[in-house]
Order: sequence, then C-alpha cells, then structure tokens
Amino acid sequence: MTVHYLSENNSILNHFVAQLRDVGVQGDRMRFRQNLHRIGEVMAYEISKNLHYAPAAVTTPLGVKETAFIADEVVVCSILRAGLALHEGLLSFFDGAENGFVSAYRHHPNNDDYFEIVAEYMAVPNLTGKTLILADPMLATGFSAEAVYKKLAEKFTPAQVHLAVVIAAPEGVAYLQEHLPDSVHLWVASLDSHLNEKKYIVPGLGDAGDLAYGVKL
Ligand SMILES: O=P(O)(O)OC[C@H]1O[C@H](OP(=O)(O)OP(=O)(O)O)[C@H](O)[C@@H]1O
Ligand SMILES: O=c1cc[nH]c(=O)[nH]1
Ligand SMILES: [Mg+2]
Repeated sequence: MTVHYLSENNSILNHFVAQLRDVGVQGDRMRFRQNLHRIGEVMAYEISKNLHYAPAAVTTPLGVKETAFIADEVVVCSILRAGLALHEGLLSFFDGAENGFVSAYRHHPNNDDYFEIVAEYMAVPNLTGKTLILADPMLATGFSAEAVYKKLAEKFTPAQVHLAVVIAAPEGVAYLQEHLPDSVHLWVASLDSHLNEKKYIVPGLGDAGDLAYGVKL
C-alpha cells in the first residue's frame, strides 16, 4: 500500500480538518458536513494527479487546444454513514463518476469494548477494471476499511483502489499495510497520535457519523 500524507505540506486543507476537530465548531452539523465536503474536493484533486490521462482536443471560439482528460472510469464508493459527506465532495470534482455505497458499523455483542465490524449493505456498480475511490473520514483500527475492501474484492477486481480518509491513527495505517494489497493507495489528510481504549482516534474528532448526522441508537 502506498500512503500519501496530505498534511506534509501546509495548505488550506488543514483549516478544514481543524474545524472538524474543534469542539467549539462541531455543534454546527451543517459546517461539519460542509468541511467534509470541502476536504473531499481537495482529495479528489490530489487523487486526480495519480489517474491515467488520454489526449483530446477542445474547440474554443478561437481555435483548438490539445489537452488531457481522465481516461479511467471512476467509481466513488462511500462507507456509511460518515463517508457520505466526503463522497459528495469527491463527486463534485469527479462529476461523471459512478457511485457505490457500503455499510460498516461496529457491533458490540456483549455491550463492552469488544466489537466486530458488520458490513452488510452493498449497492455498487460493476467495479472490475475501474478506478475505485473508497471514502471514509476515519481510519481507526482499519477493520472497517478492510471489511469493505474484502467484501468488494470478493465480487470485483478494480484496476486501481484509492482509499480517502481524513484522520488516521498509526495503528490503522499499519494494519492496512499488512492486510491490503501493495497496489492500494491510501490518502490521509491528517495522521494522529494513537487509539484510546475504545479504539477512538486521539486527538481525532470524536464520532464522525454522529457529528455529521446525529447520534444513533
Ligand atoms: O477503523 P475502524 O476502527 O473500523 O473505525 C473507523 C470506522 O468508524 C466510523 O464509522 P462508525 O462505525 O462509527 O459508523 P457510522 O459512520 O455509522 O457512525 C468511521 O466512519 C469508519 O467507518
Ligand atoms: O475516532 C473514531 C473512531 C471510529 N469512528 C469515529 O468516528 N471516530
Ligand atoms: Mg460512527
């Protein structure tokens, strides 16, 4: 797996991530979703630098300009719920992309800290031969991303896979390095310190799904 750390260079991306984290701003759910959307746009731009291009001509009122257009067939696929707002941002740049949605949540069967990932709902187009961009703001243990990747890989063979996450824990990055193929690209807006005993990212931002859409039962 190739990891791209987007905060290695200072950019306005860091402002959007900082607002997601800030307890004084988080109460504004619309701004939280809007910042995920804006980060999705920035990530789309960064990922676009790794896609394949083919030459094509554009006719202007004054002549013809040879340029290069994305040749890959892009599919944006979000991991529900928290991936949705990021998905919309990616889609606003990859506006011709196909779309997929897969669910993943932490199930605590014993009402303690132990959990299993349940990935059951999957609504996706054919991914074989296409460029799959998986969107999920949080990479904590890496179990959700792994479960979703494997569920999709059972049925399809994408030509390229890009996993776009906003905040990652080192433990999750290391886990995916071991469990996903070398060909996968991981895009990280910010790398944090560690996971706490509940496997939440520290300092992180809290629960991204709840902050975007409200607390679930
Ligand atoms: O790396 P992991 O340890 O698997 O944790 C990361 C997962 O946790 C969050 O989803 P969550 O389970 O909170 O679901 P939600 O989006 O419905 O809130 C997040 O959006 C990831 O999918
Ligand atoms: O820190 C974390 C870990 C999992 N899911 C979240 O939303 N946040
Ligand atoms: Mg959640």
